[in-house]
Amino acid sequence: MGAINGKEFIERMDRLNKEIWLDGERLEGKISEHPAFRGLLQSKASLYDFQFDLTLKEKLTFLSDETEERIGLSYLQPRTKEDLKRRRTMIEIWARHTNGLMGRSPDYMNSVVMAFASSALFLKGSENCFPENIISLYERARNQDLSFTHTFITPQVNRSQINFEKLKEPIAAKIVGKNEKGIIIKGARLLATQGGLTDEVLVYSAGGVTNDADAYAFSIPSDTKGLKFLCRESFVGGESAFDYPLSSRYEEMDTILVFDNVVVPWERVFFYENVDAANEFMEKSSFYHHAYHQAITRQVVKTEFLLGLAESLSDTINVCGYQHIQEKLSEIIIGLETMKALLLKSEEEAEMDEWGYMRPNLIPLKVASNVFPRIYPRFSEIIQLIGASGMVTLPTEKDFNSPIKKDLELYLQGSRKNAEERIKLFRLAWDLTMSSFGTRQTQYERYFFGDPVRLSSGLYHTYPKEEYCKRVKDLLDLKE
Ligand SMILES: Cc1cc2nc3c(=O)[nH]c(=O)nc-3n(C[C@H](O)[C@H](O)[C@H](O)COP(=O)(O)OP(=O)(O)OC[C@H]3O[C@@H](n4cnc5c(N)ncnc54)[C@H](O)[C@@H]3O)c2cc1C
Repeated sequence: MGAINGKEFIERMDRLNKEIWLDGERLEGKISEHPAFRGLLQSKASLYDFQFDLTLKEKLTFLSDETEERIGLSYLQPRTKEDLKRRRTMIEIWARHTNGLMGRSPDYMNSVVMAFASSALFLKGSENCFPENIISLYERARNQDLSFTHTFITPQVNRSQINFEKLKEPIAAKIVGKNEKGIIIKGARLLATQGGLTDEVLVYSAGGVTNDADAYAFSIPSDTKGLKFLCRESFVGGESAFDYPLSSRYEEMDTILVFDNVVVPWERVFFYENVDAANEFMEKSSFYHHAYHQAITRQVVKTEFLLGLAESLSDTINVCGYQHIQEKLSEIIIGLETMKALLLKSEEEAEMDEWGYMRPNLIPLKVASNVFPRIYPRFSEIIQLIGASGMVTLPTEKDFNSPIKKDLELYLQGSRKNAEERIKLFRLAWDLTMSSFGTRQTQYERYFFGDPVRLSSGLYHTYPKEEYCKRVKDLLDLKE
């Protein structure tokens, strides 16, 4: 089959019989027609359609050696630095189409599945590990253009370091049994963005696993029996793209996953009851390299969009001449160019891994993933500071179609824009930084790769500092 188009994607989403709960009700009918999901699914479909656009096809897909079909390029296993650049170009094209606002465009998890498969041999020969299942998942995903969400985190009940679950019923999803069909999982996992809006869910117990019951990884179809997606309230403001230019298109929905004695078939299990595999595979695989590479490419595109918006706001009300406005806009430029430089450095210093695949250098990517959670909230604040009261004086599309239009046209015009265009722009700024959709964007970018505090601690621990300490020691002729 190879790469799919938007129509095929939508049909697949409508066919899956998933258990999704939203606002006290179980969803019935076609998911693509539900107001909470319609906009996002249409936006995703348009990404898939790009794969068949004659001007983009070469950049978004590659020819499979085995099946001679065209495959989505996010599934390309990179062998050279050139391949890494091809991957980035693909990611950029999709990201530009959504201006980086779809945090979980399908290429993110496709890259993760590709990375796991490229490093699967790390698990070869280890107890309860099935690297062949990871490779066959990758092949199936690549050949059918499957989409994924993922869930790596346990419920936020008690995060103290000495917390051990003592309840009879597991809270954090655990292996509670095994039978001839597979492992049985019971409990919950915190957060899968776009849960229920993808073909499959990749589940991995990440970070600090200490016992066998918590040590597992697998991928299952979203409509597996016993799997429930519990949605937060929808942040779609409404259907009007004038009123809600972003949430009407890109509201991704976050879900809690409940596993009600879910049987994960053996052929779907990557590993189980192996604490070392749970703690080491993610680190040793190229997961971080390619997940960061995709995410930082998207974040660069998003920052470009933020800069465009901040400059357009300033221009519309003619405040670009003030130095403090210029300083704020420069802050965004500095962030943007820093992120771009780190991304390019990671490709320039890429190296082949032991399995013959090219990995972008992790250090610049880790630095970028420490930078972005700090600068994104500030950029959102800069837009609010430039927009000032314009961020709340926001009539709707209906107002512009009402008898009050004349007043709006006079009093809400901008120095270089008519009222309707000025309001469109300010509504965009509001939806990006102040609506429920916008504030979730900030929280999302803050926690994209995990807790920023622990991310910087991780950078500190893994950054090679010895050479620099040696220079100090040499200068002072120190012995220790
Ligand atoms: C919008 C959004 C979408 C997300 N989507 C997904 C998804 O699709 N899939 C997925 O797997 N995850 C997803 N996440 C989860 C994300 O990975 C986590 O938010 C992140 O890893 C932090 O974990 P936590 O939220 O449980 O915070 P916690 O770990 O509970 O942290 C809460 C606070 O306590 C502090 N703290 C807790 N423990 C420690 C410690 N040991 N040392 C120091 N400080 C500590 C933290 O610094 C923080 O201030 C998403 C999160 C958000 C906000």
